[in-house]
Formats: sequence, C-alpha cells, structure tokens
Amino acid sequence: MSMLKVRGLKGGYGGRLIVDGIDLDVAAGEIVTVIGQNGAGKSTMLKSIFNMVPVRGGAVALDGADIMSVSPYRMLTVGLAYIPQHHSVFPKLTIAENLRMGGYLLDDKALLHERTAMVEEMFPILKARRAEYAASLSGGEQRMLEIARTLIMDPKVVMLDEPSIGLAPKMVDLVFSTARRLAEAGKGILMVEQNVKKALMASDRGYVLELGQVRIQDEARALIADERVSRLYMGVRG
Ligand SMILES: Nc1ncnc2c1ncn2[C@@H]1O[C@H](COP(=O)(O)OP(=O)(O)OP(=O)(O)O)[C@@H](O)[C@H]1O
Repeated sequence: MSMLKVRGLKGGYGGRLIVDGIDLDVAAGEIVTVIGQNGAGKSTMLKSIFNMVPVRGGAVALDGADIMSVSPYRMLTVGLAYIPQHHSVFPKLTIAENLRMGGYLLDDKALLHERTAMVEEMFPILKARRAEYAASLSGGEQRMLEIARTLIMDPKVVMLDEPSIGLAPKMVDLVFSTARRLAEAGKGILMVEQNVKKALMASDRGYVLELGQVRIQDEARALIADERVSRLYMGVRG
C-alpha cells in the first residue's frame, strides 16, 4: 500500500513548470530514490510535495489523506518530514537540544520526553554525545542528527534532498544505513540523490526524472543493471 501517493503533480516558479505531471509512490518500509540530471526538477519535486513551491495541479496523499493544502509548517504534524540539502542542525545548540527542537510542534511534554529517549536509544552516538555542541559532529553525524530529529514527530514518510552531498564515503554509508534503519522501523523514505549508484544500492526502488517527468521507474537493482541508466547517470560518480 502506498504511504505517500503523488499523482499528476505539477509545480514550478513564475510561469515555468519544473515538475510536469509526476506520479510516484512510497510504501511504508521502503526506500525510494529519485535520480536525474542537474536541473531535472528533483529538488523542486520534493518542495512541491511539501507545498513549498506553487503547485499547479495534481494530488498528494499521505496514508490516504489529502495533504495538498497543508502548510509546510504543519507537514510534520500530519506525518511528512523533509530534510533539505543544506545542513539544518543548530551548531551552537547541544545534540540533546537539537533533538528536542524536533519536537517544537509537540505540546505533550511527556510524549516529547518519551520520543527523545526512544531516538537516543536508536542512535547511541547521539546519546553518548548529547551534551556536546552539534557543531562537534562530523558531516555524516550531523545528517544522522537531522534524520534522528525528524523521528521526534514520528513521521510516516521522510524525504531527504541529497543526503550524501559533500560527505566522505564512510559517512555516506552511515547516512544510507540510517535511512535503512528508518525504513526497517516502518517509515517510507524518499530520497533525491546525485550519488546514484550508492543511493540505488541502498534503495528498494527508483525513479528517473527528465525535464520534470518520470522517464523510468523500476526496482533499484534493475536500474543499476540498466545500461542506459548507468551510462547517463552513473558515469561521473558511479
Ligand atoms: N527558487 C527558484 N526560482 C526559480 N527557478 C528555480 C528555483 N529553484 C530551482 N529553479 C529552477 O528549476 C529547475 C529545476 O531545479 P531543481 O533544483 O529542482 O533541479 P534538480 O533536479 O534538483 O537539480 P540539482 O541536482 O542541480 O539540484 C532549474 O532549471 C532551476 O534553475
């Protein structure tokens, strides 16, 4: 069953349609990666799903509920998390404070406490270093903190925009294994990635975007084996 269901989504800036009728599904427990050339519209697609750019048509449903008119600010409360490309930890807050910030929309203090404890159990590094500044974490660990922070709101689907960008290979593995742990916990994961081969190897399914439209969709392993996909999208960094 589709946890995130996108149909005919159109969005863009000014008069320009960047996302041009995208259909996409993410089920609970699966990692889905979207690949495509620079400018294909991958980031704009995530922002359109999150209602951050003007949407011109289509439908977006989360766990069966229409979320087209939910503001980005409220998305987390309905179960959709989005981690943008640029780092978004608060460097001068401690790791524990950063986690707590993930619950700024939670009124229930006991629940906030419970969720924070659950996330710290899941990420022992964050627990061990909870009193240190987030700035002391490596790039990969900061990504892990960003991902962990979204869990405070117990989202159904987590969207990640190029989570591996700028990271050393070992840290890339850490980020993708973190995504897998979320999927194992029943979350749906939707990633946009330029690190195509590694991302697909960490994924269940993938979509290839060209000019704002889905050109190919398949099992991740089939995309890795696809000669055209590897020639066009894995040439540089594969
Ligand atoms: N804020 C904006 N205002 C106007 N045009 C934008 C804006 N953001 C992106 N675009 C345009 O939308 C198109 C798609 O950009 P987008 O960032 O979605 O592509 P992408 O596939 O994620 O590429 P990249 O991997 O380079 O980020 C590009 O032509 C870009 O110039």
